[in-house]
Amino acid sequence: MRFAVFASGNGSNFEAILKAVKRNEISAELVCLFSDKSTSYAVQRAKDNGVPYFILEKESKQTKEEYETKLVYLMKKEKVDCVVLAGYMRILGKTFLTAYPNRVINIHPSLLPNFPGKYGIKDAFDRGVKKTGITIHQVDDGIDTGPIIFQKEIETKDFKTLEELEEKIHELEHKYYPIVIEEFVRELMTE
Ligand SMILES: Nc1nc2c(c(=O)[nH]1)N[C@@H](CN(C=O)c1ccc(C(=O)N[C@@H](CCC(=O)O)C(=O)O)cc1)CN2
Ligand SMILES: NCC(=O)N[C@@H]1O[C@H](COP(=O)([O-])[O-])[C@@H](O)[C@H]1O
Repeated sequence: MRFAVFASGNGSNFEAILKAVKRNEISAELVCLFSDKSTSYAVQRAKDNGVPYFILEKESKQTKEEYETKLVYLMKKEKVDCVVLAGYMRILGKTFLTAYPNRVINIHPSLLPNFPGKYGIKDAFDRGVKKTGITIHQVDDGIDTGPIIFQKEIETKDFKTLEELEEKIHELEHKYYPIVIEEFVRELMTE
């Protein structure tokens, strides 16, 4: 089983996944990192760790279908079997999801369906909810609407600032995403 990680930003989840692969805690091959942003620090983390990486920046005149056709071609050329989104901030459309049906998972920093979108941690903090957490889900053609695979909740009373809450959320992500990825790839291998 061969998987790719997609990231647009800092890449701390990518690094946590890479460490789990190196410890043989994920029984699949990490083929590459993909980013839609050349400025993504996840790319630097891939370079620092000798992980192949690919970058496709979307051109302004390019349609989503044209962009994703190139992305699918690239992933299939690398023989990628499944995709792990880790802070990937582009909505995947039908072109990509048709090529990878039920083979894409995502991590989101809130207890979906609460606080979907790009700012799950801040939105929960600003609302003053008593509980928040993380969600790992299958990716479908909606936004943060795919079947939930895993959730872990925390009480927000222990975190006085947004920064403290963000740190705790990321700690949970780094702990649990590799575990769920292992379960995901093992299940695919039984298909
Ligand atoms: N088809 C899907 N693609 C993606 C999903 C998903 O659930 N279904 N999850 C996202 C990650 N994500 C939350 O977990 C998320 C990322 C970005 C946005 C967003 O609104 N982004 C853009 C729009 C970009 C675009 O049109 O492609 C924005 O900056 O406005 C919402 C949720 C990954 N992909
Ligand atoms: N809606 C998607 C979303 O908000 N994803 C979130 O982006 C962050 C990426 O951090 P990282 O680049 O350090 O892994 C993570 O907290 C992830 O849950």
